Amino acid sequence: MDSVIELKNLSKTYGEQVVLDDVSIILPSGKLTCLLGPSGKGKTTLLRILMGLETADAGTITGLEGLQKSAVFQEDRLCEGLNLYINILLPHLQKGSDLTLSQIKTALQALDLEGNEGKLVRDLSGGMKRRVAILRALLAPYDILFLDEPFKGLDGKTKEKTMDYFKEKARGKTVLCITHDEAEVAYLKPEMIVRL
Ligand SMILES: Nc1ncnc2c1ncn2[C@@H]1O[C@H](COP(=O)(O)OP(=O)(O)OP(=O)(O)O)[C@@H](O)[C@H]1O
Repeated sequence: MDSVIELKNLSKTYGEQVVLDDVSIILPSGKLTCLLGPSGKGKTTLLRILMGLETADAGTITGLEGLQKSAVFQEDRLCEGLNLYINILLPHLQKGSDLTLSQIKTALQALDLEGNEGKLVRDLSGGMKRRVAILRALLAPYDILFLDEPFKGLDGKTKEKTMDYFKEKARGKTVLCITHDEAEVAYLKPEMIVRL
């Protein structure tokens, strides 16, 4: 059987509020899984638990041990005072992996960002920042990629282009993508759909 990441009987409560109640999910390795659910259902909480940023009150997760993680959060979480090139390069500087200027240029070109590499992030538009956050995560070294509503706020054509690039770059990787947009799911054609 192919390897999987298995979440078993996860529960999480904040004060009186039960956010996750006995949730069990299997994420197949090397595949795209989309996690859907209405606002407030605990999707981000689940992702934060998987990323090790939050702990579950009960339940187990297996198959994540030793995996390098990369992520796109709901917020861009870029370094506003640094240029676009350095922002994309930072995970590589931290992890000691290689990424050439020409690889960055090719990626920027794919998402219509070429010519902006020297610009400070604070001088980019909201949609440009979003695409930089997506590129940074996709170009970083990772075994598993987490995305929390990554395409939110992108206009129609840019969104399609970004989703096409994402699908191509993340093909064959273990990816968990949160969305509540059914049209996005139809476009992405994930191998697995999980509803919270
Ligand atoms: N650190 C926290 N402390 C207290 N409550 C929290 C905390 N984090 C999340 N919550 C609550 O848990 C519930 C689920 O939040 P979460 O962000 O996981 O939902 P979501 O499904 O991702 O929602 P959305 O689609 O709107 O992003 C919300 O009611 C939220 O207010």
